[in-house]
Amino acid sequence: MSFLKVRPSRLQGVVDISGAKNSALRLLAASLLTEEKVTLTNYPAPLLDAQIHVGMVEALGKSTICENDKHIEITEGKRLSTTLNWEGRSIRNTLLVLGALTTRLGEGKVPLPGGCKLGERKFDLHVMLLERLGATVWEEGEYLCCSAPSGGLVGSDIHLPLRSTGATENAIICGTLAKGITRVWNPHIRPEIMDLISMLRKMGAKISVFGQEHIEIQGVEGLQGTEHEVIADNMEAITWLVGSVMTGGDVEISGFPYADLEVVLAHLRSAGAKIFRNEDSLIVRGGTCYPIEISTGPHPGINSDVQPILAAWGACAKGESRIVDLRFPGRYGYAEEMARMGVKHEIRGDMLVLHGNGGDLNGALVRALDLRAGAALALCGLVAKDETLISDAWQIGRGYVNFDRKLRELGAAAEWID
Ligand SMILES: CC(=O)N[C@H]1[C@@H](OP(=O)(O)OP(=O)(O)OC[C@H]2O[C@@H](n3ccc(=O)[nH]c3=O)[C@H](O)[C@@H]2O)O[C@H](CO)[C@@H](O)[C@@H]1O
Ligand SMILES: C=C(OP(=O)(O)O)C(=O)O
Repeated sequence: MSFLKVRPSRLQGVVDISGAKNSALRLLAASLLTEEKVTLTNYPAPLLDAQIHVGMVEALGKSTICENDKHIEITEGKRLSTTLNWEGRSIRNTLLVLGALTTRLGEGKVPLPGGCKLGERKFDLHVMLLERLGATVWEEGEYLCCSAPSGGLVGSDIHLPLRSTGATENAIICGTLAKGITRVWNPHIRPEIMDLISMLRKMGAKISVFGQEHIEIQGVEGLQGTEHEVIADNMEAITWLVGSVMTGGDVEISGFPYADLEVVLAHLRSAGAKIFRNEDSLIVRGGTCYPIEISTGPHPGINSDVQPILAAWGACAKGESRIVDLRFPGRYGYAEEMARMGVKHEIRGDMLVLHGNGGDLNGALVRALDLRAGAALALCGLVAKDETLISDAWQIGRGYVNFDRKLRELGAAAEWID
């Protein structure tokens, strides 16, 4: 059990954005596609999910060396196993590990996917795409298994019924070493996916992106090693931005990934954020949180992961904020926790309505039901009276590098208790 204790604070100073979890994990899975060395820089080593993933690639037979919390080298000294024996917590990325093992070695067995509990999180599209490439997929207890036909996966047309991030990534990974051409129709084109494609191209993969229409992958015989810099975490950037406005702070967010956040920035500007562009940093000079009305969707729309953070904004606004999560309908469990802090809400169909009272919140014992929920509660804790204690704070550690330390560096009263 871990706790994050937060007291009312005004954020002030400079904060650096770390490498993105949702990119780094995909790149770690892609490192399984080659026997050569893969080096990742700007790598968010302290993240719990990154540590689990490194444990998984090591369990498969890779060796890793991690330096300064920002640099990792992944090498292969012995034959890679096709079975990932794993007893601890699982992550959503095991689906991509399965794809990588199957396309390179012809078969794989991985723990069923974990990740945030966001309501139903099916993996039928991953099964569908592997089957389209000729594989057989089945479950064995807590494991998901896959076997390619003799001769390996065979390129095919994969039609995604919805722009799934993970399924797009898995199809790309599988296509790199499949025979012939794989086309992924209706893909999700997100910054993290473009980052994965960029690394795979450096490894020798032949991938063409035809906008939101389709991605074409010409399978190759083998992939080589490479060095690649993980992109900045757009979720972390938004979290600090929202926290700075909520607390009337004065913060410079260094390494701000502007191009990845255009739509969210437009919403926050019109909802009262006082923000200024300074080359690669963003400067927040406080502002006032006005009510927001947003729905989530594929990029460049608002990512589902952002909406709990925007709910914290809504809690600080005076009036009704409305959130509809089209990606993960009903990802509103955090609202019950915010209610303990005095945030009134109701669920109308698929919509969360927050009755913001201008941030008149009280400190409380609340629970981080998932990663972004935990971060959103911490932001509420910065404006609430007295002390807020967030249990299951490890959830935050899954995806934010040194969250409590960065809060303290910004002048906040925040303490991590293991
Ligand atoms: C590690 C990582 O990068 N996680 C991100 C990834 O998750 P993830 O890749 O799991 O999310 P998807 O984009 O696949 O999910 C979008 C929707 O598709 C549904 N679906 C997905 C796969 C499937 O096989 N069948 C199916 O029905 C999901 O239940 C969800 O309703 O993208 C989500 C946004 O899209 C983000 O919130 C997650 O932070
Ligand atoms: C939902 C998230 O991640 P995962 O898919 O790893 O659970 C997230 O990053 O907010």
